[in-house]
Amino acid sequence: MSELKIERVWKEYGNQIVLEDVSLTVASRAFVALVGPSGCGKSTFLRMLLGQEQPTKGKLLLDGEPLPPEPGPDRGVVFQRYSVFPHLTVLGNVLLGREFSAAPYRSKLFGAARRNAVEEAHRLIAEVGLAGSEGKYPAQLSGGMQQRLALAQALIMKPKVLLLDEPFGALDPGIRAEIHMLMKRLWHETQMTVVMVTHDMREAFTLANRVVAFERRRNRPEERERYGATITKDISIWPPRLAGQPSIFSPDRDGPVASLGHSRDDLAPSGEMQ
Ligand SMILES: Nc1ncnc2c1ncn2[C@@H]1O[C@H](COP(=O)(O)OP(=O)(O)OP(=O)(O)O)[C@@H](O)[C@H]1O
Repeated sequence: MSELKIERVWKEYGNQIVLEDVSLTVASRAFVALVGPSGCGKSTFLRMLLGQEQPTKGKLLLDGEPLPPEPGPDRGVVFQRYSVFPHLTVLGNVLLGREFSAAPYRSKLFGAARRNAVEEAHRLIAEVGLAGSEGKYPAQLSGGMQQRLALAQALIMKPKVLLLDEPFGALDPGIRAEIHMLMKRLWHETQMTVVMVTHDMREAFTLANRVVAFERRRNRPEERERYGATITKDISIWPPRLAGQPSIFSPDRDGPVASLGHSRDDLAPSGEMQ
């Protein structure tokens, strides 16, 4: 289970009201895209879900419990850039979360625990299409590969909730389409709930099963500080998309999703799947 409940949340910075009375329930295993004009508070909302920011008023609940006030392993995050550590290899980046959670001070795993973690990291690296690049550093990878690495780094902690802040915004269209397919497959195959901020409506409607728009209802310059943005649209994709159940009505635009156990080759944009 990984249901998020946002209850009457407000966020203010000094005199500026950024978000105003936001309520939203995100079902377990949903994929919600957050859209809205620049500066309306989408990233602020995501940072509150991550635990980097606290609401000024209101409650954030994960499976009925208040979200811990700091980032933790139950919430993974991928940003547009700089999610991975430049001085660690691909393998080192993916192992890092496991090492930190097992040994917060020394960040080192030993014996069987290390072997298991390394095995899991190799599996995930292959899953995101980076097999063979384990020893490379992020600077030696393309933008798309770095974002694949960031996904693997987040997924090794098996987060209940994956938070994505414009994760594919800096990628070329071809690479983006390819990573969209990966993202869809990961959503179908894992148990996580996904919340993604994007500027790209097409991306929102390609990936999500629900698109939520934030907007300021009152946006005259003199009103900007006194009124925040709130949810103005909430659209469920039709035909319904459910995690673990590729659409039976019509294939999604990016093509149907490969089932568990398919190899990286199945993700190639030109590949015919299922
Ligand atoms: N730490 C902060 N301190 C003060 N103001 C902040 C802080 N973080 C965000 N803001 C303000 O909150 C507002 C919303 O910013 P936010 O980055 O959440 O918007 P956004 O919708 O994600 O924008 P974009 O789509 O351009 O990324 C902006 O006016 C921003 O200046």
